[in-house]
Amino acid sequence: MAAKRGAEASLESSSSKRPRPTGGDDSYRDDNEAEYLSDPAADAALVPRAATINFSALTRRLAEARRTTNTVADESSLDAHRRQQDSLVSHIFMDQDFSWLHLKPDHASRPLWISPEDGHIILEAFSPIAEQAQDFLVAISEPVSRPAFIHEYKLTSYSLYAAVSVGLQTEDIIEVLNRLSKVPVPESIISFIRERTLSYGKVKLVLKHNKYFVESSHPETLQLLLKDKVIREARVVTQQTDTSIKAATFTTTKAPVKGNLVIPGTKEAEKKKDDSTAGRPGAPAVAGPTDAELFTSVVGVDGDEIDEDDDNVHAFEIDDAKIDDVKKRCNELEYPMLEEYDFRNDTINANLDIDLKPATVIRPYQETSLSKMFGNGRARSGIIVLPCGAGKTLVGITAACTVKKSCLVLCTSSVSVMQWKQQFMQWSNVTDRQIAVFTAESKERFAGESGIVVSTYSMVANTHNRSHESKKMMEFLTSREWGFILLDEVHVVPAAMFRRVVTTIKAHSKLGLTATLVREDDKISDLNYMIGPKLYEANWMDLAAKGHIANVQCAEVWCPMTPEFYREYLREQSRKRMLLYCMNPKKFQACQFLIKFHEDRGDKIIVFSDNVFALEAYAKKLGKPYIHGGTGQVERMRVLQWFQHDSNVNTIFLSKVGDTSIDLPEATCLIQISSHFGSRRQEAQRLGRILRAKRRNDEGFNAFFYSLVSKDTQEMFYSTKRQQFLIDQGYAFKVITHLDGLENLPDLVYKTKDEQIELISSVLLANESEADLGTDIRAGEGDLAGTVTSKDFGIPTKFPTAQRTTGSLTALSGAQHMSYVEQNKSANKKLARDAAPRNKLFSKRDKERAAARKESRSSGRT
Ligand SMILES: Nc1ncnc2c1ncn2[C@@H]1O[C@H](COP(=O)(O)OP(=O)(O)OP(=O)(O)O)[C@@H](O)[C@H]1O
Repeated sequence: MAAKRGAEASLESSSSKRPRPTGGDDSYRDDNEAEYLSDPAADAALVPRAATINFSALTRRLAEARRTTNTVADESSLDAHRRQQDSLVSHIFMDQDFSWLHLKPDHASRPLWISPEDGHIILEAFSPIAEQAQDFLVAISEPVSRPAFIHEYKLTSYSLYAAVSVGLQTEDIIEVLNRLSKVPVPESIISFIRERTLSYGKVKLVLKHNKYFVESSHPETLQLLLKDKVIREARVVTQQTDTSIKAATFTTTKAPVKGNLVIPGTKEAEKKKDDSTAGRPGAPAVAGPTDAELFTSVVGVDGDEIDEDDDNVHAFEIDDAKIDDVKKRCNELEYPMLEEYDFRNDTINANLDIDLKPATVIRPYQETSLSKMFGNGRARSGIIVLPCGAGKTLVGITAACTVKKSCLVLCTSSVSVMQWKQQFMQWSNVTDRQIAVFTAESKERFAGESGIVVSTYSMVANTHNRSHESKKMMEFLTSREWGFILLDEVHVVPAAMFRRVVTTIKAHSKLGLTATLVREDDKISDLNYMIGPKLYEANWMDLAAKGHIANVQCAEVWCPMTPEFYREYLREQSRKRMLLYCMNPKKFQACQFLIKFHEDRGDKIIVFSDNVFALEAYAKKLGKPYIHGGTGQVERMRVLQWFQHDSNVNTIFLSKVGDTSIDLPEATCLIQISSHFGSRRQEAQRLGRILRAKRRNDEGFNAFFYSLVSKDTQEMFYSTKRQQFLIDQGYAFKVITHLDGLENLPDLVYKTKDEQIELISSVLLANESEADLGTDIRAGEGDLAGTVTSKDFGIPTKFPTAQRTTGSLTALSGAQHMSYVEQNKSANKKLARDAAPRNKLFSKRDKERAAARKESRSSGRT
C-alpha cells in the first residue's frame, strides 16, 4: 500500500490535467469510447500471461526504462525483458505482487484493478470512463482514498448490503465489475460477492397500522429467522400474523408501480429519465443496447420497476420494544432487513402539502443522492454522505417534500433546530403552522393532521426529568406514525441515544445525513442496522472542481518552541504540556503574521482554538473578538454580525462551538491553533466552515486552512492523525517551516525574551484544568464525540459520553486503514505514567510553583 501511495504521489505531482500514459505497451488508445467497454465475449479471451500489473506510475517507469535502453526489438526479447520486470515488480510489491493475474488484451481501456486477496479496488481516475466507474464503485464498495488520479475502494459486507438495498443484483455487480476490470474478476471476489449478497434484500421491515412486521416472499427465510431465539421471542403472535399478508396493504389497486418518481427541485426530472440511456451526448457509448441497459441499471436508478403483484409475501409481527434487537440479530444472521416505504400508496397517514419553492433548484449531486433513496419510487432508509457545506440540509428538505408525510427532524443542538426550521421556510413552501420545534425552550405542535417537528436527539431520547409539557409532547411524538425521520449529523450521536430514538419513534423511513462516516467510538456499524445502509457518498474533490464547494489550500505550519517553553514542556505533565504548546510564542507570532497577511488580501478569517485559555489569550493580545461556550447569545450574535457585515472586523476567534453549527459563508481562511487531539471528524468539520465560502466561484479563488503546530511536541503526532480523513478525500497538506517576512512584522508579539518569559509564567500559573479541552463545558453545542454535556443539548440532564477507543472503526467508514487507528482516551494518562521520574531539583521547583499558584489564587479571591 505504501508503494501504491507513493505511486499516487508521483502521479499527483506530475500534472494537473488527466494524463494519458504514453510510450511502451501501456499507451492509451484514442479510439472511440465504445472500445472501453468491449464485447463480453472478448473478455473471456485472455492473453496467455501479462507481464506486469499496471500500477500506472510503475508501468510508466518501466516504459521509460524500456525507451531509454531501447532494447525492445522483437517478441522474444520483449518476453525476456518482461521476465526481468517481473522480478522488479515482485521486489517492489512483495506479497502485493499480483503479476500472476492475466491482463485482458484491451486492459488499457479498462480502469479497474481488483485485488484478489482483500477486495481492494484501484480505479484509474484519469480514465475516460472514470466518472461512470466511480458511480458504480460508490454503489458497491467503500471509498478508502480518493486523491486526484488513483482512487482506492474496498468491497465489504456493508457495501454489498448497500448495493443490494439500492436495487442492484448479484450477477449485475459481477458483470459490470468484470467489464471495468483489467483482469477477470478473481474467483475469490466473485464468491465473496455471491456469498454476501445471497441473503441480502430478502427480508424487509415494514410498518403497517402502527405495527412492525418482518416480511419476506421467501417463507423458508422467515422460518429460519424464527429459529433464532431473539427473533422468536420478539414475535407477537396474533391471528393475523399466522396468515400471509400482502406487501402493499396501503393500496387497493395492484397495478405495478413504475419508478419514475419526480424528485422536486430537479431540473427537467422527467426529461432526465428519457436521457439516461447510454446514447445521450457525453455518456460513454457502450456495446449495444443490452450493455447500455445493464450499465444504466447499475450506475443509474431510473427504470426500476416494483412489481407489487406478489401474492407470496409472508410476514410476522414483532414487538415495538424489541425492534432494535431483531434488526441487530438479522444483521448478525446475514439477513439485514431492508426498510422501504411506499409513501405514494400510503392512504392511512395524512399527506403533508409541501413542496420546494419554484426558485429552489437542487444541485446534480444532491439529486443523485436523492435518486439513490427514491430510485424505485419508494423511500429507502439509509445514510447520505456529503461533504461539509455541500448542502445536506436541502437534501433532507427535498426528501421531506418528496415523501409528503409527517416528518420528524432530529439534530444535535437547539441552534441547529432553529437553522433547520429556517431552512425549511427558505427552501420549501411550508407554512409556520405546519412546522413546529421541540426544544427545552419551546414545545410546539403543528396544526392539522400532518406536519413537521424539528427537535434534538436528546429531547427525544431523554427519559428522565421531563417536564409536564415535555411528557405531553413526547406522547404526541410517540403515539403517531411518522412518514419520515431525518437524522442530522449521524456520526456524532451516541449509539444508545440512537437506539432510544429508533425504538420510541415509529417512522416508515429514515434518512441519516453526515459529512464524515467516521466516529471516535467503535459504534459506526450500529448505524447500519439502526438507520440503514449508506446510500450515497459524494467525492469532495469532484464537488470542489465543479464549484459546489470551495477549493482549499491546506497547510501545516511548524512553529519551533522557544527554548524556555520547550524546557517546561519536557518537564510538565501532559495536561499542562498542551497549554505550553498552544501558547508557544512562535505560534502566537505565526498566527499574528497569517492574520495580517490574509486580512491584507481581503480574506475573512476564523481562528479556531479548542482551548479556551489560549483562545482568550490570543484574541485579547491580538485585539480580535472571540466566541466560546461562555459567550452569551446576544454577544455571540453581535460578534457574528460584525464579522459578516463590518469591514473592520475581519477576524474572529472561535472555540469548538463553531465547529458545526455556524454558517459563515464570508469566511475564506481558517487558522487552527489548538484542537481536539487526533479527531479527524473535527478537522473535516472545521474545514467545512470555509468550503461554503461565498466567493468560491471567483476565478482562481482558493480558501486557506492552516494548522499551527508546535514543533517536536505531541501536537505533531495528533496533527498527522487529524489530517488522514481529509488526505483520503484528496486534500494535500503542505508543510510550512518558515514564514517569510515574519521577523519584520511591525508590532510582532512576544518578540523579546522578557515578554516570552512573562508569557511562560502566566501559563505555568494557570490552573491545570485550563489545559483541558474536554472540560470546556461551556463549549461544544452539538459536539457529541468528545464530551456530551447537558448544556450541549439545552436540557438539564447528563448523557453518556461517546468513548474514544482504540482501533476498531469498521469497514462502513472505510476505516480499516492504519491511519485510522484512534488514540485511546487514556493516552495522556499513560504518557504521564510513562514519563521518567522527575529529578529532585524539579520536584522542589514543582512544590514552589504549586505554593505560588495557591497563593495567587487565594490573593485573587481576596
Ligand atoms: N441547491 C442549492 N442551491 C443553492 N444553495 C445551496 C444549495 N444547496 C446548499 N446550498 C447552500 O450551501 C450552504 C451549505 O449548506 P448546508 O448548511 O446545508 O451544508 P451542510 O452540508 O449541512 O454543511 P455542514 O455539514 O458543514 O453543516 C448553505 O448556505 C446553503 O444555503
